[in-house]
Amino acid sequence: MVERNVLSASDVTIEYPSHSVSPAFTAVKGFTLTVAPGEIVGLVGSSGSGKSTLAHVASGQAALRASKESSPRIIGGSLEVLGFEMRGIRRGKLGKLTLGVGYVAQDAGSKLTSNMTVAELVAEPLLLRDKRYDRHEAGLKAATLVDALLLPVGSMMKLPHELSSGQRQRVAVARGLILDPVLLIADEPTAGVDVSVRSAVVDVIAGLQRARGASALIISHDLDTLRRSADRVAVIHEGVVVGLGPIDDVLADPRHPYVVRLAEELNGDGLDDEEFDEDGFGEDGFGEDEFDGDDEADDDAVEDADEPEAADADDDPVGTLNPNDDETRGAR
Ligand SMILES: Nc1ncnc2c1ncn2[C@@H]1O[C@H](COP(=O)(O)OP(=O)(O)OP(=O)(O)O)[C@@H](O)[C@H]1O
Repeated sequence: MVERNVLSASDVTIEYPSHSVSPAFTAVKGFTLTVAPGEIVGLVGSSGSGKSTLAHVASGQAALRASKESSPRIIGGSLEVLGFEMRGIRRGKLGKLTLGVGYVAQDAGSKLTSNMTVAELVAEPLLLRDKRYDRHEAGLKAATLVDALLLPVGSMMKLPHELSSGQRQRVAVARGLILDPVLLIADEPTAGVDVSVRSAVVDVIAGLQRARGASALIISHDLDTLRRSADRVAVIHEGVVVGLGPIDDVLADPRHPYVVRLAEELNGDGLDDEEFDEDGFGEDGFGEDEFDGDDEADDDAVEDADEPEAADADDDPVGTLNPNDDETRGAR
């Protein structure tokens, strides 16, 4: 019997509704993608191409926050996640969906509760799901993940502000994984992480998910980071998929100037962002709507060399109240 895809997007269009002075904005246009059970799919694209919007909608977070005027909503096509149609999904079904979907938000590391230790933060989703869960077991599971994600020995008793931003993002990834989600949607899990361990962090996510026959959709600016672990990659540009398949196949036969550029970057002869304007591909004359620059270099902070930064969690009660509101929520 053919197993059902854990995610199936067919011609999905997602819009941010109009509010006050802003008109409605279509962030994702005709997006089509499947993620099979046990498959690790990378989603790559330039800044503003719609990756986080997709993650927000597919994880159920957008629907959970639908009362907020800026929440994106599906206005065309179909997006099925773990068998639930996300278009117009109701709260009751969202609760069931979030039992199986883990989500690591792009800024999850910066929203960790500031007065909890790493050990508490990582174990917390287990205890929120089941108050009688053995605390010792939860601690062991948390320690195993923290270790697997290459966080330094001694991290467990630290507070978020004592970690670098890349380390905090890895704590958020551990939180997203600890409930063994059927599908993990991780939005820039290596944001701020030292380039030397980025691929290893993605390897850990992929390895843990695959070992359980579970899946992951891993979002990144950086194709190189995904290269070792992703079974397939979808390249998105201005809300549209412009490349799809195993990474090497996509790069070997680029059908879109943005993919050409990614291939050039991987070969070390990429063009600088300055060489692109908003209308086209440098002087090669690709038309508008096809290409713009990207600011991926902004994320290249060297994590372990970072000064510990003050956590800015005070404005976000992540993980301390309703687990369904948790930006770093895993399956429950
Ligand atoms: N709340 C919002 N209201 C209106 N438009 C938005 C909102 N949030 C994002 N957008 C727009 O939607 C588009 C897609 O944004 P999104 O954050 O999904 O891109 P992204 O690919 O994740 O970018 P990045 O890599 O920089 O995080 C962008 O043009 C962005 O300006």
